[in-house]
Parts: sequence; structure tokens; C-alpha cells
Amino acid sequence: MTELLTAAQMRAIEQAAIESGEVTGLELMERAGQGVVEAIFEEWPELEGGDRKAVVLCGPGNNGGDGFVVARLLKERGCEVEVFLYGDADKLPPNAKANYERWSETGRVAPLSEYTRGEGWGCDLLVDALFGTGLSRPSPDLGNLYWNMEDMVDGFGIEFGHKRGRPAIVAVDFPSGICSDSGKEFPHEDAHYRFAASAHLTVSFHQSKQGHFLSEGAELCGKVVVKDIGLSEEKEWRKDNWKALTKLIGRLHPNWFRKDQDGHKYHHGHALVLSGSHGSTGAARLAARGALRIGAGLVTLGSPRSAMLENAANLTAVMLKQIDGALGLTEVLEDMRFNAICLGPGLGIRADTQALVLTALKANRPTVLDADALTRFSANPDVLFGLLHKDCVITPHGGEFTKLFPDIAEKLAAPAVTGPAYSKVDATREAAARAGCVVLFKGPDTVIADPDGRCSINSAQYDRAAPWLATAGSGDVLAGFISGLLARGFSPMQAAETGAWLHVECARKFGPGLIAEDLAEQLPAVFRDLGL
Ligand SMILES: NC(=O)C1=CN([C@@H]2O[C@H](COP(=O)(O)OP(=O)(O)OC[C@H]3O[C@@H](n4cnc5c(N)ncnc54)[C@H](O)[C@@H]3O)[C@@H](O)[C@H]2O)[C@@H](O)CC1
Ligand SMILES: [K+]
Repeated sequence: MTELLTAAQMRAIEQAAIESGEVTGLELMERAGQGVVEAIFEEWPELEGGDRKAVVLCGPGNNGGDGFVVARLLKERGCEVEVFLYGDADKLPPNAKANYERWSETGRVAPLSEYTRGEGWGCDLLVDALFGTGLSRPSPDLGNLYWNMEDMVDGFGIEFGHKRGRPAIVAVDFPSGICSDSGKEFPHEDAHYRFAASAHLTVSFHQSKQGHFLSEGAELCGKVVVKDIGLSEEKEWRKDNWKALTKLIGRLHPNWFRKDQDGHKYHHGHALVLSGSHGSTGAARLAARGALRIGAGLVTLGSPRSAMLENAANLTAVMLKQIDGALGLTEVLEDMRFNAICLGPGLGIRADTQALVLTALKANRPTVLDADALTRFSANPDVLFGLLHKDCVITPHGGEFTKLFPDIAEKLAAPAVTGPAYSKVDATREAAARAGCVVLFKGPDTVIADPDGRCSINSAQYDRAAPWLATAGSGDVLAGFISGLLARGFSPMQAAETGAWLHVECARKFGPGLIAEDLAEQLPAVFRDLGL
């Protein structure tokens, strides 16, 4: 897993490196500019040599400073370069000013308005160095430029040859206008125009930032490349701050999933998934099959009497047990071999769902609550929070999250006025602290938080995009995956992170046309790819 930084964390790392004498701010800026130019030619080797023209748009802070370095280095590599500044050169911070002056020895700096008033793009490469991690408010006067950039990235392919004018757009650190902590745009009143820039390629430094993976961030960045600028690993700093760092879930090691050679099926746990009544049983079966495929030793579907026949006709490897209401569940849970419970998919939102959830929670077993098991508590979430314990995982999507945590959802939905804006990471952390258990807040940017503050993002964006995962029943399978992993002895946080990651891998393995039934069936191939 890699860590994702906030703007403040990045500044702290930079500051520590500068104060230790290891590097100067000017050197960092030079390396940042070098990283951008390197990434540009790696992405578009055809830009090197020949009659190529670049336009660099520089802003009033250090992001603009990076831009002046990029302009100089592009010129050294043979590009014709034009530079435009948004703001007042006299007010540039010292390192940016130094690079402005260095560029001015060989080239001109014109006001940005001169560029935006002109016709067409007039370049093969447009470098957006207007704002980076320091942006904290909207920029209405740039809305038209941003709007045109979006049009260019979304509507057309790149066509080099500046006379025809469809440039590649590269963003320095962030497409300007995005809050680097939350990935949100800063809206302004002129809603006709865009609030943030768009890019084909975003080049960031040292480590990715949270905003590259949250809200609109991923949509606008295009592709993110991270360049090393020679900052050290900061082990001490990391040790003090590890709980505050957000992780990006990456490729998992096969040892993570390996089973003991001589393991008995009971060594891998026994998950209990509760089914809804007749006519509403498919969701629980999807979850049960997911739990079994992900490696629980045994999985039992607990079914009310009314649905026994329907379930029996559709189950083979998953076992079936009649469980009627909270009383029935209490009896079954006397068998301590049931070491993980999953409730919610297709369970219904009547009063007996509440009784089942409360019974399951009182049994103090690792438990996943999803869908109806959450919705049932819309009117009285505190009752639920009072019983959730540290071995639980709740898996709300946006709507369910809003019902359980209306005040947190309101803060998250509020337009960003100043930066850093309240992010999905902040919201999920706050929800986990309130619920007292792991919260997995679904989306293309799924955020998972533990009440102790640990937090990670499972991204289904960029090269892991899996839009076809938005299909009926896919969340039920995820709940099943997590329950199966809990049965296998994974901790709640590990189970949620691992389940979410595999869920996306399965969707990607199958590709378009996916329906929920296909998901768990991809696990064997996904495991094989991991080297299991
Ligand atoms: N600090 C460092 O040593 C390094 C910083 N780097 C670059 O510096 C960036 C961060 O620089 P800064 O913190 O200076 O911030 P930015 O350059 O991202 O922007 C902040 C500047 O814009 C102004 N501003 C904010 N919102 C505005 C608005 N709506 N309209 C007009 N002006 C507005 C602020 O007053 C401030 O001057 C990073 O993203 C990265 O590109 C890199 O050079 C690596 C080293
Ligand atoms: K930028």
C-alpha cells in the first residue's frame, strides 16, 4: 500500500527536509520541474524534437514557480515556449520569483489574459502550473479557461501540430481549482463555467495526494504520475503520524490469502449469512457464495421457514439452516463455530430485521452489516451505534451513509468554500469514530476507516476503473467477501480493505457485461494472477 498525503503533510515533509539542511526549497522546485518534463516526454515522446510549441500557464504561488522551471527545461529540450502569468510577478514567493527571474533572462512573461483572449490553443502542449496544493478558494475568472480545457480533454483526442491546435494538457501537481485534500472543486457563482481545470496527465511529487483519488479529483487528473524529488523517507515523521496517513490499497501479497496446507475446513471459519423471506432471497445467496469463494471453510445461509424451499432449490456448497426470527438466531449462535455473521442483503426493513441485528450484535461475533440492516436504523441510528462493537464492519453506500450519519453527510455535501475542504476521508473517519466500528463508505473512491483513525482508499479509478461494478447485487457480494474474510480470521479493517480490493479486481477480470453472479466466480482467476 502507498500513502496518500494531505497538503499539510506534504508541507511538513518538505519543511522537515529543508530545515534538516538536506535540501533547499529551490532545489525541490528544480526537481519538481525536472519531474514534470521527464513525465511529459515519457508520456508523449513525439513531443521531443521537431517544431513543437508549449504554453506554460503560471500561477501566483510555488506551483507557478514549478511552471517557470518547466518552461526553462522545455526550452532547453528544443521546444518553443510561451509563458503567461496569473497574478503579480512582484508578489511571487521567493523560490518562484527566483525561477521567474531565471526564465525572464531568456524569455518573455505575458499576463494570462493575453493568452485567454487569444484565438485557439496555439500549442502542442499546455502546462497548467496555476495552482497546486496551496489553492484554498475559487477562481471565477478562470472558469472559462477551465471549461475549454474540459472540452479539450473530454471531447477530442490530442492532435500534435500546434497549427491544428489540440494540445496535450499536463497539470503540475493538480489540475488547478481542485482542493488537494478532498478532491473537490471550489465552486463559484458563475456555474455556466467549470470550477477546475482538466488534464490528460497530472504530475505530482514525492507521493500522491488524497485529492487525486477523491470526489472530482480522479475525473479531472486524467492520469497521475508521481515523481521523486529526492525527499527522504522521513521514518521518524511517519512513525509519529502513521494513523493520520491515508493509505491507497494496492496489489496484495499472495501470502495474505494463503491457507495452511494441513488446515481443516473449520480452521477457515464458518460464516452465517441471513436470508430475507421468500421472494427476497437472492441477495443473501450472492453474499453467501462470495463468502465461500473467498475462502471461508463453511458458509451457512440462515433462512426463515417461508424461504426454505426457495433457498434449498438454489444452493449446493452453501449449507442451509432454518432460522426464524431473533429467537431462532439466538439458538443458532450458541454454536460458537459460527465465527462471522452477515446481515442486511435482502433482509427487509421490518421490525424483525432490527431484532435480528440486535441479537447478532449482542452475540459479539465479527459481523458485517449492510443494506437493509443499516437502512432499518434510519430513524434511530443511535440504537445501532450503542451496540456496534470493534469486530463489526458496516458497508453503507451514499444513501445509507446519509441516513445513518445525516450531519456528517451534510458537511461532506456542502460546497467547498475554503480549503482544505471536508473530504470523504474526514467523513468516513468521523463516522467510524461515532459508530465504534470499521466503516466502509462505498463509491468509485471507497473509503474505509477504523475508529482508531486508520483510513484507506480503495480506488476503482484510473487504470482500475470498473464502472460496470455499479450493478444490482454487487454490494451484496462485497458484504459476503468481507464476512468470508472475517470468518478466516482477518481483522475487521483487513477484511474490509482486502474484500474491497478483490471486489474491484473481480470486476476488472470479468469486464463489461458483468452481473453480480459473475463476481465471486472470478476469484479463482484473480487469486491465480496473484500467484496463489
Ligand atoms: N513548498 C515547496 O518547497 C515545493 C512546492 N512545490 C509546488 O508548490 C505548490 C504549492 O505551492 P503554494 O503553497 O505556494 O500554493 P499554490 O502555488 O498551489 O497556490 C497558492 C497561491 O495562490 C494564491 N491563491 C489561492 N487561491 C487563489 C485564487 N482563487 N485566486 C488567486 N490566487 C489564489 C495564494 O494566495 C497563493 O499565493 C505545490 O502544489 C507544488 O506544485 C514544488 O515546487 C515542490 C517544492
Ligand atoms: K496546477
